[in-house]
Amino acid sequence: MMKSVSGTGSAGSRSDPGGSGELSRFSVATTASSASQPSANGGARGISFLDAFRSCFVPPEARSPENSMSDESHPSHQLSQSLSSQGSNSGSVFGSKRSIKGMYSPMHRSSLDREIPGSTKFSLPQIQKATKNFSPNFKIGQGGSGTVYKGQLADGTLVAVKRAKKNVYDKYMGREFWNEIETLQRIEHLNLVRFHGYLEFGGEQLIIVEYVPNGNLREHLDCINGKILEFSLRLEIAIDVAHAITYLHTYSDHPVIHRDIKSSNILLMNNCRAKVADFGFAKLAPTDSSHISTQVKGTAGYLDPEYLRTYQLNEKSDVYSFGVLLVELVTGRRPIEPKKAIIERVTTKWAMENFVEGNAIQTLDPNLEATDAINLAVEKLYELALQCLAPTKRNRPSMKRCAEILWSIRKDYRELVVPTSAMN
Ligand SMILES: Nc1ncnc2c1ncn2[C@@H]1O[C@H](COP(=O)(O)OP(=O)(O)OP(=O)(O)O)[C@@H](O)[C@H]1O
Repeated sequence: MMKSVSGTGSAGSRSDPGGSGELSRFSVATTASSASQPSANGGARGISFLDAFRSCFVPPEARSPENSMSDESHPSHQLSQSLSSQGSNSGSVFGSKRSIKGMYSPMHRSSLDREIPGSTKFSLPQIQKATKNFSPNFKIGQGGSGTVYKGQLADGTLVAVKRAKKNVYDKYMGREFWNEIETLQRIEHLNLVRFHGYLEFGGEQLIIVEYVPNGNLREHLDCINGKILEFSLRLEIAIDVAHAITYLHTYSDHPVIHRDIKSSNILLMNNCRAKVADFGFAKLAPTDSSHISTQVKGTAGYLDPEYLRTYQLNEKSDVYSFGVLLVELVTGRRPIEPKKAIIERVTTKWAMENFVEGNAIQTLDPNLEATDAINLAVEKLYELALQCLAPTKRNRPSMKRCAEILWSIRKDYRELVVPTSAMN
């Protein structure tokens, strides 16, 4: 079986104003034919990223011939080819967001039976009114699959309207739309964006969800509003995300794997409490542990290397991405930093190496001051991140365990911080 990688460029997003570090979302498919796509030129960034990616995260034994894939047919090689060719594009944002296999294969349904129980169907005039006819002034985000607008419904409720890209050539976009709706209508948790409804009409595909007013985590780590995200808030955000994913993995009707945990999908309330968004890639957890996915999906830099190698999806793939997010919270850096020196380019590798050598604190976001309480918390956060980033899923903790460890890190942090501030 051969592997193929598909990808398209995406516009710069609000979370990446300069278009300098947004990571590609991609899917790697098992198909019979497309692996022999010729490799385009070796765009420097694509090659260096993948070399680093492979050497960090794909253990040597996984790249050995007994894995029955030649280096050329290895998914990461294919990914390398794709990224290399896209790396030559003038825009530095590259990537795709495609969904091929939906959770419930909604594409197989006729348009008549597309009523989703428990969800509201909005009318186009309602949404046009709410968004002032999709006014550019109401645009709050741009992702690979569409544009997000702020809107106000007739009853005053503020909503976010995700308007899918109109791409008649990309049948996968439609599946991602239905996938997101069908996931959203199953779930309800304080730390997940709340679903209001949807609309499919006259070429428009809209998802209407709760408006989360304070931007996304990546924007806060980039200090785009001029304010530094305090360490204690970073801890709270990690806990909120851990709660949300624990809910998805264990408490919803049927475990759901998010598959795209990343800082731009973590939205913040005004008090900086977090809500996880974007369920376009979410998937019901396979009931059979030997299940092989036909699609590997996620965002480069956050993607579980074992899933990429074996095509076996598991809740622990979200745990891996969560480990990347923990490192991002501590360092403030993006998972891939193409402009840094080669040894610092893959943030998790750089941070974990420093941690193992006893230099964790050197990787702390330079915007934060290294107090005793932060020093200790960083050590513990990295201990947890190292477990989450284990190359194989069996060595990663469950998401519930991550949440428990984070509670204890927060407790210790508070105990150290409170006496100091009381003295001050
Ligand atoms: N409910 C919401 N409330 C406020 N802002 C939102 C909301 N949903 C999305 N956004 C903003 O829009 C941005 C892009 O949204 P979203 O992640 O849904 O698009 P996407 O196509 O899935 O993106 P990508 O493909 O890059 O992951 C988010 O990073 C966020 O800044």
